[in-house]
Amino acid sequence: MKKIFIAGHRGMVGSALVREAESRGDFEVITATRDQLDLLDQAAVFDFVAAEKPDIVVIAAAKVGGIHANSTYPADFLYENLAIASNLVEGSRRAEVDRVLFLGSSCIYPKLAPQPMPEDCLLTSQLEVTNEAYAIAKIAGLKLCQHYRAQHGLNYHSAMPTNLYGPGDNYHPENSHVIPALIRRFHEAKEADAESVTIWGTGTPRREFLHTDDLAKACFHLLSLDNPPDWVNVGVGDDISIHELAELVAETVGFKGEILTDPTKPDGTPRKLMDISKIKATGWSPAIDFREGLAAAYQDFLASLETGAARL
Ligand SMILES: NC(=O)C1=CN([C@@H]2O[C@H](COP(=O)(O)OP(=O)(O)OC[C@H]3O[C@@H](n4cnc5c(N)ncnc54)[C@H](OP(=O)(O)O)[C@@H]3O)[C@@H](O)[C@H]2O)C=CC1
Ligand SMILES: C[C@H]1O[C@H](OP(=O)(O)OP(=O)(O)OC[C@H]2O[C@@H](n3cnc4c(=O)[nH]c(N)nc43)[C@H](O)[C@@H]2O)[C@@H](O)[C@@H](O)C1=O
Repeated sequence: MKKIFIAGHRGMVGSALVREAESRGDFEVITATRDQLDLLDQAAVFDFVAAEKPDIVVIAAAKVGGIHANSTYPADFLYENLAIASNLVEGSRRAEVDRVLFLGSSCIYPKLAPQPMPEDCLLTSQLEVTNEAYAIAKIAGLKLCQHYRAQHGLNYHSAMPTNLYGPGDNYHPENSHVIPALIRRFHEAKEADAESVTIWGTGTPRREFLHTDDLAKACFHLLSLDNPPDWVNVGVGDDISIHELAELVAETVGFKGEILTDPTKPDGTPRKLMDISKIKATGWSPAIDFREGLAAAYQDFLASLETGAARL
């Protein structure tokens, strides 16, 4: 039985990782809420990891948000994500933890990266401005793992997921990512019999979307490899435009009105399609159909409204 500390277990990704670990049955899962352990508190993190002595640490805690939150609070995104990564990586080294998996994001790659984006396009040109602060913290996290592995011989490595969705998402009207934002906006428009819904930007940027249950399986797959890549893309290898996404959300929710765009809002990166050939070659592929995953995410939103658990 391996002891695994999942940092950020109450988040969308962390909770999917806990579900996956528990369904596998061969892990003892360790968790701590923010009240029990503030991951910005270096001494507390070092003490916690030393006392628990996990075999594996997964870093799924972060300050996370969509395009508006990233561009409005860049100092918080940079500082908090640098601190969480460095406290947990160094705390793990001090406690002689053999294995760390750090979660980054597809926004680490250049704004105008070749499409699909291979892992080795990292640091080849300028980042997208709307999420530069977050991307720099995520690049630092993956570089920490890479260099701790090289210098200390520890099996510390990273996964770079594409845009994610799933149960337990953040539905805040401004600070969320596009899928939860549109689920909420189209749902509220349907309830109010509104004639139209406005989406941010031009609707032309393209994104790919991975369900968190697929990501959780990818993470445990990577943890099972003796010699995992230093960092590897985790995506679906297929994308759609934001306007097409809005049409799909409208259909899923049952909204029949018009979809308008607001070009005064930022588009962000024009396209960020992951090249997933590397992780596929190790034996993992996504399994959840996007329409089915989206329908399930909407049902989860409705259920969380009922129970009062929705992150609004
Ligand atoms: N969502 C997405 O589309 C994508 C996410 N990712 C990455 O996946 C990972 C998880 O993201 P996601 O699950 O969506 O984010 P969430 O916001 O859902 O979860 C983040 C978790 O981190 C915890 N956390 C943040 N700061 C602290 C802190 N100082 N001390 C203790 N806990 C803290 C939060 O705790 P609390 O519950 O108390 O707030 C929360 O449980 C992140 O690394 C993110 O960068 C990568 C690509 C896309
Ligand atoms: C995962 C990734 O997520 C962030 O990058 P992003 O891909 O740009 O994220 P997003 O989900 O917020 O937007 C995707 C697209 O969708 C458009 N869009 C339309 N209407 C809404 C809307 O209502 N809300 C939002 N958020 N976007 C909207 C929006 O204008 C953009 O063109 C990073 O900051 C960083 O966090 C990161 O790593």
